[in-house]
Amino acid sequence: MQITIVAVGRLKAGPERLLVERYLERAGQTGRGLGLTFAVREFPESRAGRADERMAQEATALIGALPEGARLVALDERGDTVSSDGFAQRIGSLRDSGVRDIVFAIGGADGHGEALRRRADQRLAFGAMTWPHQIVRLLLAEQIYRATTILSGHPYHRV
Ligand SMILES: C[S@@+](CC[C@H](N)C(=O)[O-])C[C@H]1O[C@@H](n2cnc3c(N)ncnc32)[C@H](O)[C@@H]1O
Repeated sequence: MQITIVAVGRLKAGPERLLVERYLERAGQTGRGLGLTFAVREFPESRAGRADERMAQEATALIGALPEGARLVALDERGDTVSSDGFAQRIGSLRDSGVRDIVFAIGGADGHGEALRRRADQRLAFGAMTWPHQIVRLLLAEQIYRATTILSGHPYHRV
């Protein structure tokens, strides 16, 4: 099963990018035996004048790039919080039920458009506070790596 992070906005060269790459590389190594592969796709921020137009354009781009049948998880501060173990078990059960793609979507400065929120199968929050998209990508990459260690019984995750 392919796990893809799609994000509005670029992650410039720097410490966040290095850490995201490091966690996803590790996830790739641990995930190999689990049938999991990983990718990141960046989408440009809309230059439309109004926030609702920007969000709508960004949502259209993200939805248009979804593989057929993909499970879409929107990162959203108003979403549900889950434990790392619950997150890992969800990934494992989607893989076991034959889902081919999970896509995690990180919004731009304005957040996700209405169409994307409606298309999402789940809205996932890393707490109720607002984080910059760069930090959200980093947190997500770490939790994805952590999920692979939980699913494979690797000692990285300790309760
Ligand atoms: C700077 S935030 C945008 C905040 C925007 N005002 C909103 O209402 O969503 C950029 C993106 O980071 C992600 N994000 C920020 N805080 C988050 C949180 N606590 N949990 C999950 N995702 C978050 C969301 O995907 C959001 O679209």
